Amino acid sequence: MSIIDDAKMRLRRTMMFVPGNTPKMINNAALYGADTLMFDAEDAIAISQKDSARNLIKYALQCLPFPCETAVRINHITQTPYGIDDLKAILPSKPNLIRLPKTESVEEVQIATNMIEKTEIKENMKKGSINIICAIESVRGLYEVQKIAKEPRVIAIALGGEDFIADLRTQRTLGGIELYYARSEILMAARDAGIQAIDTVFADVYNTDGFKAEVTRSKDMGFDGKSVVHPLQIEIVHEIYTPSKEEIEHSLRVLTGYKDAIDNNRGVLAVDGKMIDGPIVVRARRIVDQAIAAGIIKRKDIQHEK
Ligand SMILES: CC(C)(COP(=O)(O)OP(=O)(O)OC[C@H]1O[C@@H](n2cnc3c(N)ncnc32)[C@H](O)[C@@H]1OP(=O)(O)O)[C@@H](O)C(=O)NCCC(=O)NCCSC(=O)C[C@@](O)(CC(=O)O)C(=O)O
Ligand SMILES: [Mg+2]
Repeated sequence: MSIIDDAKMRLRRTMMFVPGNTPKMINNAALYGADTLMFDAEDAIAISQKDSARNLIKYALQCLPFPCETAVRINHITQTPYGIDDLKAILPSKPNLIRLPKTESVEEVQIATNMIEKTEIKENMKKGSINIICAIESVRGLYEVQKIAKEPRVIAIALGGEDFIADLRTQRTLGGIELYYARSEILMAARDAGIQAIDTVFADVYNTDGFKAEVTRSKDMGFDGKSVVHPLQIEIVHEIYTPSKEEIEHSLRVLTGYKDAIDNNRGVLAVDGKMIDGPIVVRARRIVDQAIAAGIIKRKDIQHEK
C-alpha cells in the first residue's frame, strides 16, 4: 500500500479545531487525545491576526512533538489573499494534512496538490507525506464533490455545516434535516472515491445530549468521524465511534467462523443465532480493523489471522 492509501484508512474519529493564534491552546492541544489536531488559520482567525496565526502554526509544527495526526486549515486559495501564503509558510513544516475550506472546484485542489508535490521533492519527503482534506461548505461545492473527492491527494471530504446552512439560507436544527442531503451526498462521493467522510462541528459545546444524538446519527449514516471544537467533545465521539467489547467479540467470532466455513467449502454459516454471509463478513472485518486502529486489540493476537 502507498502512503496515500494508508492515509485514506487512518483512524479519524475526531479532528479538533485549534485556533492558530492561541499559544496556550496549541501547547495543550495534544493532551486531550483527539485523533487529529487541526490548527486553524481560517475562520477562527481575525484578518488582523492572519500573519501571526500562520507563523505560530508553522513554529508549533516544527517545535512541538505532536503524538497524533496534524492538519492545518488554510485560507481559501483563490478567494482570499492569504491561502497561497499559508501554504508557502506551512508546507515546509510538514503537517500530515492540509484542509482546504469552502472547496468548490478541482482546480483549487490541483493548485494545492502542485505546491505539496514541489515541497515534498524540495524537502526530501516521501511522495504522499502531506495529503488533503476538502471541506464542502456551499451548494456549489456540493455539486462538484464527486470530482473533488477523486483528486489523487484528497484522502477525506468534510462537511462545513455552518457555512453550508448559511448558503442554504436556513438554520441549524437538532434533527439535522437541513444537512441531510449534503451529508448523504458527501458520504456517497467519499465512498465512490474510496476515501473518508468527516461530519461537521456541533457548536453548542455544553449541549451534551444534543451532541450525542448528532454524533450517533452521523455514525449511523456512515461517517468516519467528526470535526470538534472543544476537548469535552472528544471522549463522547470516541465512545460512539469505537466498537464496543461485545461488537468486537461477535465480529471476531464471525471472522473465525467464516474462515472455518470457507475452509470446509461453505459460503454461509450462523454465529450467535444470526446468518453470516459475505457482506456481514465485510462489516465484521471493518469493526475488527477499527478496534485494531483504536489500540483495543492487536492483529497478532487474532485467531483467524494466525
Ligand atoms: C468554543 C470555545 C471558544 C470555548 O472556549 P472556552 O474558553 O469557553 O472553553 P473552556 O471550556 O473554558 O475550555 C476549557 C479548556 O479547554 C481548552 N480548550 C477549549 N477549546 C479548545 C480547543 N479547541 N483546542 C485546544 N484547547 C481548547 C481551553 O484553553 C481550556 O483550557 P484550560 O484553561 O487549561 O482549562 C473554544 O473551545 C474554541 O475556541 N474552540 C475552537 C473554535 C474554532 O476553532 N472554530 C473554528 C472552527 S469551526 C468553523 O469554522 C465552522 C466550520 O467551518 C466547521 C467545519 O468546516 O467543519 C463550518 O462551516 O461548519
Ligand atoms: Mg466554515
